[in-house]
Amino acid sequence: MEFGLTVRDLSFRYGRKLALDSVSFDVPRGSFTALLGPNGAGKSTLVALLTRLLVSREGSIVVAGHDLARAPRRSLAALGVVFQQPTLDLDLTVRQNLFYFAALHGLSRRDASVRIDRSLDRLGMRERAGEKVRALNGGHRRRMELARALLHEPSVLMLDEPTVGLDAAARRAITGHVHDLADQGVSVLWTTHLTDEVEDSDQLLVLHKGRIVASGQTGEVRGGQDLQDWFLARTEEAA
Ligand SMILES: Nc1ncnc2c1ncn2[C@@H]1O[C@H](COP(=O)(O)OP(=O)(O)OP(=O)(O)O)[C@@H](O)[C@H]1O
Repeated sequence: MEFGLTVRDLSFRYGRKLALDSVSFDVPRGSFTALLGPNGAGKSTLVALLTRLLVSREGSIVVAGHDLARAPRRSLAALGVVFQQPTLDLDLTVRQNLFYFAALHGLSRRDASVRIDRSLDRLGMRERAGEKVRALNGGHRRRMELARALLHEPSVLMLDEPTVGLDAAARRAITGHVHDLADQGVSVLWTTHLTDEVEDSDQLLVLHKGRIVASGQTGEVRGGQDLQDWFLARTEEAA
């Protein structure tokens, strides 16, 4: 595999509670990889480890060829993140929010301006650039967060349950945009507990009770069964 994201033998404990148990997987370059798990499976813990909000001494995480423990700045520079909870300033415009974030990445005003336009264009959001975030609906706010996560042109993009609170049309739009990004070569890790967000051509990882219990191409993994039925059987069986 040429870059993307690699996780090997990653474990994490909250005190005595083992939240992740020797988790290993790859997000191949340019793939849309769905990490599917029921509540409590360990998804948030994994996201926190990948973004270095938590640190584990057991196992390794390699982002775009850079080991997160040994080269955290390079690793994080290659990673774009859309967190579950929106973190936008509602009283700033779309463009002001993006400029603020670009400054955090050390981009010059000129460079930032070019990247902001490019990033908004990618998501069909350029015409909203002058609007206050407060005026945007949930779907457009999410799209804007996605534009923000792409500003520093990461090669790996991670989204933590990005459709929470969105209606069906907005969910479809955002999943479509992110699939387009994967087609353009971005390595995507998409966490969810909703099977209808996963397509047969996506790579699938099923996390249950801190362990990867299935992985592969979704269409092959589900083997003719409805994905929801397959997933419930899998996660109930191991309960
Ligand atoms: N701070 C904590 N202290 C102790 N146990 C924790 C803590 N945070 C999470 N856990 C436990 O670790 C396990 C994994 O939790 P985690 O939040 O990562 O799961 P999740 O898949 O993100 O679930 P959800 O979708 O409900 O957020 C769960 O059993 C949870 O109860």
